[in-house]
Amino acid sequence: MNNRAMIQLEQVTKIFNAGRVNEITALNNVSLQINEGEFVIIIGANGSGKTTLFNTIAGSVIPTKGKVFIAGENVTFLPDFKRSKYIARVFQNPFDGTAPDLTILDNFRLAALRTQPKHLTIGNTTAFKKRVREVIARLNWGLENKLNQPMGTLSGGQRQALTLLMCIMDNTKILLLDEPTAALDPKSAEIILNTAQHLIQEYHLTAIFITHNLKDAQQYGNRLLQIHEGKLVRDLDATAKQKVLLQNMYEWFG
Ligand SMILES: Nc1ncnc2c1ncn2[C@@H]1O[C@H](COP(=O)(O)OP(=O)(O)OP(=O)(O)O)[C@@H](O)[C@H]1O
Repeated sequence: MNNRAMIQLEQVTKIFNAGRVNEITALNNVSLQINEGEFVIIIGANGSGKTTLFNTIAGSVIPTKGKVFIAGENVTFLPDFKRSKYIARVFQNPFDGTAPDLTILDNFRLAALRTQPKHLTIGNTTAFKKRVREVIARLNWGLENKLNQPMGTLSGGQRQALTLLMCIMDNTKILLLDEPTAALDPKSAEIILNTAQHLIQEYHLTAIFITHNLKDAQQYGNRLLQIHEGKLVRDLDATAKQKVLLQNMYEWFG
């Protein structure tokens, strides 16, 4: 791991419904640096600001105050589609990341073209198909032999795993995992998180994983953050994280 900052937040505040009775400060003066290759776990109670933090990094939420940098570039006011060359995201709902009527192969084609000019013919070659087969084969689910099957015929776990694998088709630098296994059975969840861990190491991705599962928070990643009422209240490096017991984490929730 090196010390090149991939994500930087400088005193970021996000206030929703400013000036109204339902005003809420979702992020409160958050400063954070995440370096290239880090795999950061974020925990925090419901409504503490985790998803708003993701949205701020991804560009679907623009901060009320403060600055956001990605790979050294000030992206504070850059809309999400202009940051997508850096960022891939896996959401909680397994059906959010894929097109059900398209085949597995066509979904991978779309993913590979996400940040490319639309006239490119990438994805039509034998080499591309071979790569997709190899990438999918790592799941050991036999899906590499079903490339022409519509995505909508697969289970939620299978679709979520493929969504994750599609993230690495277009040189993504940052992987945002927003409770990607919350809707899945334990075995599928384990396969997806282990796959994520391998991809992060192999492709030297910078990753953030939001989870309510404290066992996963303990098991995965090399840094642990806790958000409480819009503030970063804990930031543990790999060594400190390894020493944390599940019981400690439960107690942090008060
Ligand atoms: N678009 C929005 N408009 C108004 N309020 C919002 C909006 N998005 C989030 N909030 C509020 O900001 C606060 C933080 O929400 P956020 O979704 O970031 O929390 P979270 O930690 O991800 O919660 P959960 O664990 O339940 O997903 C909450 O009070 C939420 O209601």
